[in-house]
Amino acid sequence: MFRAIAVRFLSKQAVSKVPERNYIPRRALMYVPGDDYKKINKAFGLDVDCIALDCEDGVALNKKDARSNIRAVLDQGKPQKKKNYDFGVRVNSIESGLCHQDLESCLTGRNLPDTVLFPKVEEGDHLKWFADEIRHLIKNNGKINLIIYIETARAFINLNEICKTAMQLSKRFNFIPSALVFGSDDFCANIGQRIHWKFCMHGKKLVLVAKAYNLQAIDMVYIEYKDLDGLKLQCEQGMRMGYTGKQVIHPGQVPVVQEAFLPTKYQIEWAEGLLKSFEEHQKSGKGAFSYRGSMIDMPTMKQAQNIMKLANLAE
Ligand SMILES: CC(=O)SCCNC(=O)CCNC(=O)[C@H](O)C(C)(C)COP(=O)(O)OP(=O)(O)OC[C@H]1O[C@@H](n2cnc3c(N)ncnc32)[C@H](O)[C@@H]1OP(=O)(O)O
Ligand SMILES: O=CC(=O)O
Ligand SMILES: [Mg+2]
Repeated sequence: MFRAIAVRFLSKQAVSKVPERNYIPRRALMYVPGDDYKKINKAFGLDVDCIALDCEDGVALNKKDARSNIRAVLDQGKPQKKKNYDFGVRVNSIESGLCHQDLESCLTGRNLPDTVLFPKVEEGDHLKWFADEIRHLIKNNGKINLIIYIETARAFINLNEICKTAMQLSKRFNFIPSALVFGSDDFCANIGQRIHWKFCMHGKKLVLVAKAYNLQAIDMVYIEYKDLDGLKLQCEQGMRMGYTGKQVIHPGQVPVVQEAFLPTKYQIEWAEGLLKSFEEHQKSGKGAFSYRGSMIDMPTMKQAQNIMKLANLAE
């Protein structure tokens, strides 16, 4: 009897799941230097899933008062656009010594950003520091999404611990872990490399861990911003790895990335047909069947559902 209760208790523990979260599309995550009003206004006119006003590397060291501009923009209220979008602020890293001032400026005004983008996270303790900061700064039960940057060798070594800590802290503090970003430029600097975009092993690891925690995975910046063919190719490679979006730095990159992270017309037509066929076969009692020459069963049906979910979300 006691054993049966213990087994039931343990199995309940074992099946405790990572929470499902509201999916906020972030196909293109667009950086806008926070000290540049002209670029900020331009960004609000673009059809882009996510705008990130930057305090960090897009801003010169002698312009770090960008945080005051950003506060002024936040105080005016999130500019409305035809389609909703994610409005974020990328603060400086803890190591820079500027992060506290950035958070204080951006999280204590009339309006919160939707999301804080937190660079150069290297260990779970960085998130504990962050949680403690926002506990003091955010009032009135406000909540923000958190995007975590993985961009150093140490961060890759500690990746699981970072995500686990984020999940645990988010139960008690006012943030929702939303995504991991692969900061490949900083990663190159950290490991003493020149820019090179074939970091498949690291990129894949990031996707794998992100998915294990129901987080989005956002791919590297393509700094050759005039080369749109190269950008498209890199988007396709990232998407095939499981990335859900990509960082962008220039308005010209936005349509390419927004489009690339959508299912194609062919994929949608395939998925719609498959789902219909799956339902019919389920009714007639067949778990596995043939569809356009392939064996289909539950996992393929789930893949088709993923395609349709993405297609519907981005409409
Ligand atoms: C590794 C990382 O951390 S990446 C993130 C940090 N880096 C950044 O944020 C860089 C952001 N991007 C930029 O600063 C610029 O795009 C640059 C420096 C790459 C090129 O700048 P420019 O030579 O001015 O680009 P260009 O002249 O082609 O710009 C065309 C228009 O787009 C605007 N624009 C360019 N970049 C951006 C941007 N990121 N956001 C909004 N508008 C922009 C320009 O202001 C210009 O507007 P206009 O036509 O109304 O005059
Ligand atoms: O922050 C982004 C990067 O590539 O570094
Ligand atoms: Mg970086």
